[in-house]
Amino acid sequence: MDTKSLARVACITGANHGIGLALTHRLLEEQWQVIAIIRSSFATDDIQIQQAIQDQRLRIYVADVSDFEQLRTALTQIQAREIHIDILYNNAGGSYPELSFSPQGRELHFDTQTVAPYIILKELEKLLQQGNLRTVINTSSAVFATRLTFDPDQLEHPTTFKPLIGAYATAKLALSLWTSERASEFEHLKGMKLLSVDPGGNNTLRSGKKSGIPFFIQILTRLFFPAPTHGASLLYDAALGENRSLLVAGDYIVKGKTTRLKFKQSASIISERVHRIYEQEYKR
Ligand SMILES: CC(=O)CC(=O)SCCNC(=O)CCNC(=O)[C@H](O)C(C)(C)COP(=O)(O)OP(=O)(O)OC[C@H]1O[C@@H](n2cnc3c(N)ncnc32)[C@H](O)[C@@H]1OP(=O)(O)O
Repeated sequence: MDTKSLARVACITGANHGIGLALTHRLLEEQWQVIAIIRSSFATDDIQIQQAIQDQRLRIYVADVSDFEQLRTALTQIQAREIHIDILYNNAGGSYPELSFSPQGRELHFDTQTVAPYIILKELEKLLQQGNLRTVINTSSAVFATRLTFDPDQLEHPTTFKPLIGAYATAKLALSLWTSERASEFEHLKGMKLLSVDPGGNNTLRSGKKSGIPFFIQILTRLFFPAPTHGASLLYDAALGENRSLLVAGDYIVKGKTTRLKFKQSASIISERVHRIYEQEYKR
């Protein structure tokens, strides 16, 4: 029996830590297969994960998604080896501690969390069209809710840097903006449903890792934030929960509910810019 063609398959970026790992565990428990795009390894003492790797229910493709050459290698392998994808979870990301740049020379949060998800979507859209659910969940954030201003021209080469509420927040905002802008095209032309979802505050802190979370939020996180299973269940529900049919393509979901997206007037500029980077740099 061809188990790959019958299985329900999710592709999860950043599947080996934090929210992505919790989501991977849940889907494997529910007999899904998972295509993991990761830049570092899964824990060797995680028995469920190691068993799933051995059974090929969890298939690993290695790439730092901020590096387009690594991304190209992984996506080409996925296109060659996989048969279909039901749900794409564009989840890889994080809050970096200082201003840094991707191998392409743009601000790192922007290439990782705004541009890479679009490239992954475009490159995997044929596999998604072979699947049953044709759903794309982009991991966003509500951390930009308090922003009063947003200048799209600062995304690629910002002149200032603030952890979490600066480039991290604007990259997530830009992700939600292109998701909302492109959703109807993907729905009508390709039968696909694109959503961006805030997984809420989660305790993803790890000792020994330099954190891009401001100190007082680290304290709040340790004291009050739930385990990453919380964020994973919000991402899960957007695609598979009982209220999923109430969500409309392009919606931005916070705490499970459709929420007004700020700065919508910039959505077309962001969307065009991300598409141009894909066409001119990635496809070249
Ligand atoms: C005031 C407030 O507003 C308070 C808050 O609520 S703050 C929290 C706001 N919540 C959100 O923004 C929701 C979404 N994000 C999160 O929850 C995140 O936990 C966070 C952004 C807050 C913190 O992220 P983080 O601690 O830097 O990252 P973490 O959760 O450890 O994930 C890193 C993993 O993502 C993946 N990843 C990250 N970058 C990647 C890349 N370039 N390529 C591939 N995988 C990548 C990897 O699995 C990575 O693990 P490794 O470093 O071992 O490879």
